Amino acid sequence: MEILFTNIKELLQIREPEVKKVSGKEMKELPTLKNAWLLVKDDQIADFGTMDTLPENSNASRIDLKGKMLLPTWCDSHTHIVYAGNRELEFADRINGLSYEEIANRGGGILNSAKTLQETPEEEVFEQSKARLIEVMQQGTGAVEIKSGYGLTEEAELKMLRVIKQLREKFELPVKSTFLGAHAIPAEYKSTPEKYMDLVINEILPKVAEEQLAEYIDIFCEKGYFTVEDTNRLLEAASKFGLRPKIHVNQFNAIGGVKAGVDHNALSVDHLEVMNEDDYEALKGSDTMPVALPSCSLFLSIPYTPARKIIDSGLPLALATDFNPGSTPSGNMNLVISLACIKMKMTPEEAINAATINGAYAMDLSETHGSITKGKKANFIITKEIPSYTFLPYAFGTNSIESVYINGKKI
Ligand SMILES: N=CN[C@@H](CCC(=O)O)C(=O)O
Ligand SMILES: [Zn+2]
Repeated sequence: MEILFTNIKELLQIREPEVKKVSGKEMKELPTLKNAWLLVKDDQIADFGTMDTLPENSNASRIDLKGKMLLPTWCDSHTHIVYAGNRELEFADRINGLSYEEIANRGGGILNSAKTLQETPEEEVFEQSKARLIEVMQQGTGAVEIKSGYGLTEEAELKMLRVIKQLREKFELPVKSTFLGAHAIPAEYKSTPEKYMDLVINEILPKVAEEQLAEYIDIFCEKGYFTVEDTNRLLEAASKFGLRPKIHVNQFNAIGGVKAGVDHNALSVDHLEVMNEDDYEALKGSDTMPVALPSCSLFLSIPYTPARKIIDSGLPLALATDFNPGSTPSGNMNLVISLACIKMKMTPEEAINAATINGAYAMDLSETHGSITKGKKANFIITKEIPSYTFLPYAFGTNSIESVYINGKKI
């Protein structure tokens, strides 16, 4: 099947195949073509150019995009889309003055979601998660990473990972799976947290690997959750099963998680709301992608990741949603790019790069996704008629998306 999109007002994020991520000053550039066409063959981008080079005698069906823009779908490299129930009562508690930490200390937070998840049958978790995935795809997400971490028992962690597997099998977009058994310490291990780490490392991890349920390993490296020693131990063990780290670090405190991640060749280190000089030094020269989650900062009223300093240090940066029931009950990447510009002082070009090619890198997908490149998957967003691409982050809360294509098919 061939489709020829014509009169595209501006075709965004055109890249050569060898570009896998953009860093530092490169992030300010967003290569585009004005007044363009794009040819899709089956599930791939076959070709594109300016309208004066429009292929003649093509048998492709034509779609006129006058006044509209076309850009790659968002690559959301950090989500917890698979969960059961919600935590809106904790939201009300926070409005009434309790902090995220106080709620967690009372047995709320991650442990609250774990209880609900453990009690919810797998089919029901699948149905709830499927609805969220459909929603984010309609909002322009065309590749996604999903973590476990609300199970916290062998049975429930495997249940979550099997739901992620089912989503991957039933949907056309790439779904990457991350094992986050070390997300919080269950109440029964409060006085013996090392025993929980033993369970995760010696019992659950080998089963996850055996059933090939995850590509990546994650841990919440944070005061009150897991230490740098736990992190080193887990990442070491996971590397023996070929699971590369994508880890939660520096959300509330900088305790050395960034270096632990980089030392284990992490694909990404995520959150980074609190950064110290050692963290920047660890990241420089590494292959690890820093990932910012601004919707989490908005929802919890915590600092935003210092994007300016990260990018101005020559580092790359990716943007993701962190969609989860506790700290970010939103999977909307359009809001993420708006917040990145408004709150983190990223330029629209930097934000779009961070949410596409760099997000793809943070999921090992930049060979096939994240840019308009011949041979890549035909995953793209068609906007409504908009004056410029800056309008996307500027008009925050407005839906500027007209349609979304995944593997060459309109969803
Ligand atoms: N910080 C750790 N994990 C999630 C939140 C988990 C929750 O509150 O349910 C996050 O990335 O923000
Ligand atoms: Zn997270």
